[in-house]
Amino acid sequence: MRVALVQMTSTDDPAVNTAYVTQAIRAAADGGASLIATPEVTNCVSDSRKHQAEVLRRQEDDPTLAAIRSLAAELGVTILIGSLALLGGAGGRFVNRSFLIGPDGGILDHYDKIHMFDVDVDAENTYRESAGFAPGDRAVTVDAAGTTLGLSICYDMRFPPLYAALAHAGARIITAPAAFTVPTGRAHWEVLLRARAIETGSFVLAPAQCGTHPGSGRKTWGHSLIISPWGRILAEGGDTPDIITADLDVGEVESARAAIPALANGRAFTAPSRT
Ligand SMILES: O=C(O)CNC(=O)[C@H](CS)NC(=O)CCC(=O)C(=O)O
Repeated sequence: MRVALVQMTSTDDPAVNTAYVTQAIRAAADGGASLIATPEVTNCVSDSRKHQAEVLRRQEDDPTLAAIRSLAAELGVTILIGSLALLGGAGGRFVNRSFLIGPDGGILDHYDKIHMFDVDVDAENTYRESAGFAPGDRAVTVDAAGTTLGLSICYDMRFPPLYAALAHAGARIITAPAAFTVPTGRAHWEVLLRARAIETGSFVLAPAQCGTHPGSGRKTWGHSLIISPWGRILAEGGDTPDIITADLDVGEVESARAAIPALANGRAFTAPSRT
Protein backbone atom coordinates (compact mmCIF):
# COMPACT_ATOMS: atom_id res chain seq x y z
CA MET A 1 0.00 0.00 0.00
CA ARG A 2 1.44 3.34 -1.02
CA VAL A 3 0.94 6.15 1.51
CA ALA A 4 1.63 9.84 1.00
CA LEU A 5 1.91 12.60 3.59
CA VAL A 6 1.25 16.21 2.67
CA GLN A 7 3.61 18.63 4.44
CA MET A 8 2.34 22.21 4.20
CA THR A 9 2.46 25.73 5.63
CA SER A 10 -1.17 26.53 6.44
CA THR A 11 -2.11 30.20 6.60
CA ASP A 12 -4.90 31.73 8.67
CA ASP A 13 -7.18 31.71 5.58
CA PRO A 14 -9.08 28.40 5.19
CA ALA A 15 -9.82 29.07 1.48
CA VAL A 16 -6.10 29.42 0.68
CA ASN A 17 -5.28 26.24 2.63
CA THR A 18 -8.08 24.26 1.00
CA ALA A 19 -6.84 25.25 -2.47
CA TYR A 20 -3.30 24.22 -1.54
CA VAL A 21 -4.18 20.89 0.07
CA THR A 22 -6.54 19.80 -2.70
CA GLN A 23 -3.86 20.19 -5.38
CA ALA A 24 -1.36 18.38 -3.12
CA ILE A 25 -3.80 15.49 -2.59
CA ARG A 26 -4.33 15.28 -6.38
CA ALA A 27 -0.56 15.10 -6.89
CA ALA A 28 -0.25 12.40 -4.22
CA ALA A 29 -3.01 10.33 -5.85
CA ASP A 30 -1.37 10.80 -9.28
CA GLY A 31 1.77 9.35 -7.68
CA GLY A 32 -0.15 6.17 -6.82
CA ALA A 33 -0.95 6.73 -3.14
CA SER A 34 -4.12 5.05 -1.87
CA LEU A 35 -3.86 6.51 1.66
CA ILE A 36 -3.08 10.23 1.91
CA ALA A 37 -2.68 12.19 5.17
CA THR A 38 -2.55 15.92 5.92
CA PRO A 39 -1.22 17.78 9.02
CA GLU A 40 -2.87 19.07 12.18
CA VAL A 41 -5.04 22.17 11.62
CA THR A 42 -4.85 21.79 7.83
CA ASN A 43 -7.58 24.43 7.47
CA CYS A 44 -6.20 27.22 9.68
CA VAL A 45 -3.07 28.08 11.66
CA SER A 46 -3.82 31.12 13.77
CA ASP A 47 -2.98 32.41 17.24
CA SER A 48 -6.00 34.72 17.35
CA ARG A 49 -9.14 33.31 18.93
CA LYS A 50 -11.04 36.27 17.48
CA HIS A 51 -9.88 35.52 13.93
CA GLN A 52 -10.59 31.81 14.40
CA ALA A 53 -14.12 32.60 15.66
CA GLU A 54 -14.71 34.51 12.40
CA VAL A 55 -13.26 32.10 9.86
CA LEU A 56 -13.90 28.67 11.40
CA ARG A 57 -17.12 26.74 10.75
CA ARG A 58 -19.05 23.90 12.35
CA GLN A 59 -18.40 20.41 10.96
CA GLU A 60 -21.70 20.45 9.01
CA ASP A 61 -20.76 23.70 7.22
CA ASP A 62 -17.02 23.35 6.89
CA PRO A 63 -15.85 23.94 3.30
CA THR A 64 -12.47 22.19 3.73
CA LEU A 65 -14.18 19.00 4.92
CA ALA A 66 -16.68 19.14 2.04
CA ALA A 67 -13.93 19.72 -0.54
CA ILE A 68 -11.77 16.86 0.72
CA ARG A 69 -14.73 14.47 0.92
CA SER A 70 -15.61 15.08 -2.74
CA LEU A 71 -11.96 14.76 -3.70
CA ALA A 72 -11.67 11.37 -1.92
CA ALA A 73 -14.72 10.14 -3.89
CA GLU A 74 -13.44 11.56 -7.18
CA LEU A 75 -9.97 10.03 -6.76
CA GLY A 76 -11.08 6.82 -5.00
CA VAL A 77 -8.54 7.25 -2.18
CA THR A 78 -8.64 7.12 1.62
CA ILE A 79 -7.74 10.45 3.26
CA LEU A 80 -6.79 11.26 6.83
CA ILE A 81 -7.41 14.97 7.42
CA GLY A 82 -4.85 15.40 10.20
CA SER A 83 -7.18 17.84 11.75
CA LEU A 84 -9.57 20.67 11.17
CA ALA A 85 -10.14 23.45 13.67
CA LEU A 86 -13.93 23.68 13.92
CA LEU A 87 -16.59 25.48 15.92
CA GLY A 88 -18.78 23.43 18.20
CA GLY A 89 -16.67 22.44 21.24
CA ALA A 90 -17.90 22.51 24.83
CA GLY A 91 -17.84 25.88 26.57
CA GLY A 92 -17.97 27.87 23.32
CA ARG A 93 -14.54 26.54 22.36
CA PHE A 94 -13.29 25.07 19.07
CA VAL A 95 -12.42 21.42 18.50
CA ASN A 96 -9.21 20.03 17.01
CA ARG A 97 -10.67 17.07 15.04
CA SER A 98 -9.14 14.46 12.70
CA PHE A 99 -11.30 12.81 10.02
CA LEU A 100 -10.82 9.51 8.25
CA ILE A 101 -12.53 9.76 4.85
CA GLY A 102 -13.21 6.61 2.80
CA PRO A 103 -12.82 6.28 -1.00
CA ASP A 104 -16.56 6.93 -1.41
CA GLY A 105 -16.21 10.29 0.37
CA GLY A 106 -17.93 9.05 3.53
CA ILE A 107 -16.66 10.00 7.00
CA LEU A 108 -15.53 6.68 8.53
CA ASP A 109 -14.90 8.26 11.95
CA HIS A 110 -13.44 11.32 13.63
CA TYR A 111 -11.14 11.88 16.60
CA ASP A 112 -10.94 14.93 18.86
CA LYS A 113 -7.42 15.63 20.20
CA ILE A 114 -7.30 14.40 23.81
CA HIS A 115 -4.12 16.01 25.20
CA MET A 116 -4.12 19.82 25.11
CA PHE A 117 -0.84 21.67 24.59
CA ASP A 118 -0.86 23.87 27.71
CA VAL A 119 2.86 24.45 27.80
CA ASP A 120 5.44 27.24 28.22
CA VAL A 121 8.32 26.01 26.06
CA ASP A 122 10.18 29.33 26.17
CA ALA A 123 9.39 33.06 25.97
CA GLU A 124 8.29 32.87 22.29
CA ASN A 125 6.46 29.57 22.64
CA THR A 126 3.72 29.69 25.25
CA TYR A 127 0.52 27.83 24.48
CA ARG A 128 -2.83 27.38 26.22
CA GLU A 129 -4.57 25.14 23.73
CA SER A 130 -7.32 24.24 26.23
CA ALA A 131 -8.39 27.88 26.46
CA GLY A 132 -9.39 27.77 22.78
CA PHE A 133 -10.08 24.09 22.16
CA ALA A 134 -12.27 21.59 24.02
CA PRO A 135 -10.39 18.27 24.45
CA GLY A 136 -11.77 14.91 23.37
CA ASP A 137 -11.98 11.87 25.63
CA ARG A 138 -12.46 9.00 23.16
CA ALA A 139 -9.59 7.02 21.58
CA VAL A 140 -10.44 5.94 18.03
CA THR A 141 -9.44 3.08 15.74
CA VAL A 142 -10.89 2.82 12.24
CA ASP A 143 -10.94 -0.08 9.76
CA ALA A 144 -9.80 1.54 6.51
CA ALA A 145 -7.46 1.01 3.57
CA GLY A 146 -7.53 -2.76 4.18
CA THR A 147 -6.10 -2.45 7.69
CA THR A 148 -6.81 -0.77 11.03
CA LEU A 149 -5.72 2.79 11.76
CA GLY A 150 -5.36 4.39 15.20
CA LEU A 151 -5.77 8.15 15.37
CA SER A 152 -3.82 10.67 17.45
CA ILE A 153 -2.82 14.33 17.10
CA CYS A 154 0.46 16.15 17.82
CA TYR A 155 1.01 16.60 21.60
CA ASP A 156 -0.75 13.22 22.11
CA MET A 157 2.55 11.63 21.01
CA ARG A 158 3.99 12.39 24.47
CA PHE A 159 1.44 10.09 26.15
CA PRO A 160 2.40 6.46 25.40
CA PRO A 161 -0.65 4.84 27.09
CA LEU A 162 -2.86 6.22 24.29
CA TYR A 163 -0.70 4.40 21.71
CA ALA A 164 -0.71 1.16 23.70
CA ALA A 165 -4.52 1.37 23.83
CA LEU A 166 -4.72 1.94 20.06
CA ALA A 167 -2.41 -1.01 19.33
CA HIS A 168 -4.26 -3.30 21.76
CA ALA A 169 -7.49 -2.33 19.98
CA GLY A 170 -6.00 -3.56 16.68
CA ALA A 171 -4.31 -0.50 15.15
CA ARG A 172 -1.49 -1.38 12.74
CA ILE A 173 -0.93 2.12 11.40
CA ILE A 174 -1.02 5.04 13.84
CA THR A 175 -1.45 8.58 12.56
CA ALA A 176 0.14 11.53 14.39
CA PRO A 177 -0.45 14.70 12.36
CA ALA A 178 1.25 17.73 13.90
CA ALA A 179 2.05 21.42 14.11
CA PHE A 180 5.12 21.01 16.32
CA THR A 181 7.10 23.93 17.70
CA VAL A 182 10.64 24.35 16.35
CA PRO A 183 12.56 23.93 19.64
CA THR A 184 10.62 20.83 20.73
CA GLY A 185 10.69 19.47 17.20
CA ARG A 186 14.46 19.72 17.06
CA ALA A 187 14.85 18.04 20.44
CA HIS A 188 12.04 15.47 20.61
CA TRP A 189 10.03 14.90 17.38
CA GLU A 190 11.90 11.99 15.80
CA VAL A 191 12.68 10.10 19.00
CA LEU A 192 9.10 10.34 20.30
CA LEU A 193 7.61 9.08 17.04
CA ARG A 194 10.13 6.27 16.58
CA ALA A 195 9.53 5.18 20.17
CA ARG A 196 5.75 5.06 19.62
CA ALA A 197 6.31 2.92 16.47
CA ILE A 198 8.75 0.56 18.20
CA GLU A 199 6.84 0.06 21.44
CA THR A 200 3.53 -0.64 19.64
CA GLY A 201 4.98 -2.49 16.61
CA SER A 202 2.99 -0.17 14.34
CA PHE A 203 3.64 2.03 11.35
CA VAL A 204 3.55 5.71 12.33
CA LEU A 205 2.48 8.40 9.86
CA ALA A 206 3.25 11.95 11.00
CA PRO A 207 2.33 14.63 8.44
CA ALA A 208 3.54 18.00 9.67
CA GLN A 209 3.01 21.71 9.33
CA CYS A 210 6.27 23.47 8.43
CA GLY A 211 7.87 26.88 8.06
CA THR A 212 6.63 30.35 8.98
CA HIS A 213 2.84 30.59 8.78
CA PRO A 214 1.42 33.68 7.04
CA GLY A 215 -1.07 35.47 9.28
CA SER A 216 0.12 34.32 12.69
CA GLY A 217 3.87 34.28 12.01
CA ARG A 218 4.00 31.03 13.95
CA LYS A 219 6.90 28.71 13.08
CA THR A 220 6.56 24.93 12.92
CA TRP A 221 9.11 22.15 12.65
CA GLY A 222 8.08 20.19 9.52
CA HIS A 223 10.13 16.97 9.05
CA SER A 224 7.09 14.76 8.35
CA LEU A 225 7.88 11.10 9.03
CA ILE A 226 6.82 7.65 7.85
CA ILE A 227 8.20 5.06 10.30
CA SER A 228 8.12 1.24 10.14
CA PRO A 229 7.04 -0.98 13.08
CA TRP A 230 10.74 -1.76 13.63
CA GLY A 231 11.42 1.98 14.06
CA ARG A 232 13.06 2.54 10.68
CA ILE A 233 12.46 5.86 8.93
CA LEU A 234 10.95 5.07 5.50
CA ALA A 235 10.53 8.69 4.39
CA GLU A 236 11.22 12.09 5.89
CA GLY A 237 10.29 15.64 4.90
CA GLY A 238 12.46 18.71 5.21
CA ASP A 239 11.72 22.29 6.27
CA THR A 240 9.49 23.22 3.32
CA PRO A 241 6.16 22.06 1.81
CA ASP A 242 6.45 18.65 0.18
CA ILE A 243 4.80 15.28 -0.35
CA ILE A 244 6.59 12.25 1.06
CA THR A 245 5.65 8.68 0.13
CA ALA A 246 6.43 5.09 1.09
CA ASP A 247 5.18 1.64 0.15
CA LEU A 248 4.04 -0.08 3.34
CA ASP A 249 4.06 -3.85 3.77
CA VAL A 250 1.48 -4.24 6.51
CA GLY A 251 2.90 -7.74 7.19
CA GLU A 252 5.86 -5.99 8.85
CA VAL A 253 3.57 -5.31 11.80
CA GLU A 254 3.24 -9.03 12.48
CA SER A 255 6.97 -9.67 12.03
CA ALA A 256 7.97 -6.82 14.34
CA ARG A 257 5.48 -7.93 16.99
CA ALA A 258 6.65 -11.55 16.66
CA ALA A 259 10.30 -10.53 17.08
CA ILE A 260 9.63 -8.32 20.13
CA PRO A 261 6.23 -9.19 21.64
CA ALA A 262 6.22 -6.20 24.00
CA LEU A 263 2.49 -5.63 23.50
CA ALA A 264 1.72 -9.22 24.50
CA ASN A 265 4.30 -9.29 27.33
CA GLY A 266 2.95 -6.22 29.15
CA ARG A 267 1.88 -6.84 32.77
CA ALA A 268 -0.31 -5.08 35.25
CA PHE A 269 1.45 -3.92 38.41
CA THR A 270 0.67 -2.03 41.57
CA ALA A 271 1.81 1.58 41.86
CA PRO A 272 4.96 2.18 43.94
CA SER A 273 4.06 3.04 47.53
CA ARG A 274 5.48 6.24 49.01
CA THR A 275 6.74 5.76 52.55
O1 LIG B 1 -3.49 25.88 18.17
C1 LIG B 1 -3.84 25.43 17.07
O2 LIG B 1 -4.30 26.12 16.15
C2 LIG B 1 -3.74 23.97 16.81
N1 LIG B 1 -2.99 23.28 17.80
C3 LIG B 1 -1.65 23.19 17.78
O3 LIG B 1 -0.94 23.67 16.94
C4 LIG B 1 -1.10 22.43 18.93
C5 LIG B 1 -1.46 23.22 20.15
S1 LIG B 1 -0.79 24.88 20.19
N2 LIG B 1 0.30 22.21 18.86
C6 LIG B 1 0.87 21.21 19.52
O4 LIG B 1 0.21 20.37 20.15
C7 LIG B 1 2.38 21.19 19.49
C8 LIG B 1 2.98 20.14 20.40
C9 LIG B 1 4.44 20.31 20.51
O5 LIG B 1 5.06 21.09 19.82
C10 LIG B 1 5.17 19.47 21.49
O6 LIG B 1 4.59 18.52 22.07
O7 LIG B 1 6.35 19.75 21.70
